[in-house]
Amino acid sequence: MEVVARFVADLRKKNILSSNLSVASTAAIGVLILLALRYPDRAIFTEHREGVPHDKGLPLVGQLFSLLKNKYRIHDFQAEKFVKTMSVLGLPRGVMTIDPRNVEHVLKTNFENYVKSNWFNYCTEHLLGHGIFNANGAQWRWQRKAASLIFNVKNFRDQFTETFSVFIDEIEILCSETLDKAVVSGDAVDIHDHMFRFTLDSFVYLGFGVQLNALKTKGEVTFAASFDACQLYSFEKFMNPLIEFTSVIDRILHPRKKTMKQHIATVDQFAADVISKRRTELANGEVHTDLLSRFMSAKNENDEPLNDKELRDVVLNFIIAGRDTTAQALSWTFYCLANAPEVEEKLFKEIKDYIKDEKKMDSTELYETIKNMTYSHAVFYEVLRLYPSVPNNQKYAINDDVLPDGTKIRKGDTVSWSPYGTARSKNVWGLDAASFNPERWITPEGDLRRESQGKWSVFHGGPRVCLGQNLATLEALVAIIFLVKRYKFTMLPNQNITYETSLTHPMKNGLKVKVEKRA
Ligand code: HEM
Repeated sequence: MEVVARFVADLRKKNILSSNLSVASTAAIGVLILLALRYPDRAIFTEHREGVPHDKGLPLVGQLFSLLKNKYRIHDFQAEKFVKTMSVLGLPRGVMTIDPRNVEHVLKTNFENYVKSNWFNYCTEHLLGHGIFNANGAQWRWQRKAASLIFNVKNFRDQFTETFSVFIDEIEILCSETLDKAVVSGDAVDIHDHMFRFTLDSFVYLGFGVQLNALKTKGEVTFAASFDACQLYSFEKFMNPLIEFTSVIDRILHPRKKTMKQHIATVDQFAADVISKRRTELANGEVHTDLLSRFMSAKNENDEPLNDKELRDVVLNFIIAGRDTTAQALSWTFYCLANAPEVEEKLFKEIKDYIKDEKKMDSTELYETIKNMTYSHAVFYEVLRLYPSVPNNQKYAINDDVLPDGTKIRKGDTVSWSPYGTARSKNVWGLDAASFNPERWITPEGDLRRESQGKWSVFHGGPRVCLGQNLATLEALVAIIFLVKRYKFTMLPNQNITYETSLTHPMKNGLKVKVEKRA
């Protein structure tokens, strides 16, 4: 305290503090100075972690400003920092890792110890509610069980003809409504936007029996725009402890912009319409076996049928799962192919060798053929490796633990991992980690290589592994194969292709391409 008193006296001497400075404010400054001496390079009340390299920041706020400065390139920022711990005022304390052994431990080996945190819940609840992505324990288990009935191998096989033809029909709509016209007119096409429309139409029809026709809609799809805004807001909450304040400023600066409340009302209304349409159909004696009807006949953790709020959460959680992830993976695929002509050539050759005339093949034949197209799978896996649809993720430790690399985890820590960062680590993926190289997925025998869930965690792992992995791979390969076979896409010059920081991994400015028909 003597140090503080001397400091304040010094300020007085220099007339920096007025003589009537209250005792209270002197004490407050004193406390702040003491705290700054105690936490000179990290957020207040953050202790150094034994054995965990610490990234130095400013007194009391830690890395807050550096995080805010880098929030638009957050995945690269984290990839640069990822073997460390960062302390940020206002964000939960935690440890970050890109070590596949640690990731596998958190997802699988010690699954019971790592859950979705209250913080995750706070950041995503306005959109996800208590849906499968935001649930733990019994609340997660009944949702997983209900959804598994749809995605299990038997059901997938029984229903796949219909599933397959939905993907093919939607691709045909994309071709006739947009791509063939662009070939003739020479107009550029935003392939990112159209991939979102393709997966939205396909998934909403398959999952809920609703024909949305986003591919036929000119201009913005209102629901999709609001859904995206809600996701951006979630990510902003993860990154920005000043969100309540910055949102007010944003509202003042952009008074005409749709508010978050209005965006939420739009997505809620969409879900309500889907549910009420299905209730009417059921009342009229229609029989459905899709995702929505499975959940409508499921029971929640209290053994009760789901109410409208629970069904709303189901609809919105599954749209994020079924629309965004696959659309992004497809968009990044066309970006990677446009920048790697030798890969595109090889892919095109495999497609020509296997698919002579797609219009003459029935669903079963097409499915069996696609399953054997090793190079097409390798391209898709490599795109997901470099541009994972969920680029970073986190869980909350219920109890103390030790990660396989020796890092001590304390009860209440957040453990974050970054599939995006792991992909770029030379220690994990070798010297060419950052290059787009589908060959890495092919074994010397010519088979598709399998990687551990810790090293390639793009579909998550352990008991919460992605339920739609097979569906997504099939959908993406149908789209890639049909489109690459028919068209050559060339990127327009001078585009700034980068990601939007969000819960998933969209492109920020889309991807504009010129479309030519292949001979
Ligand atoms: C390329 C496409 C896809 C990728 C990269 C992907 C990736 C992931 C990831 C990383 C998770 C874990 C998220 C978390 O932290 O909770 C996840 C979970 C999940 N995914 Fe996917 N996904 C894809 C497509 C799909 C599709 C098409 C569906 C089907 C609707 C789907 C259904 C689910 C479900 C239901 C979960 C929750 C699992 C649970 O918590 O038990 N996914 N996915």
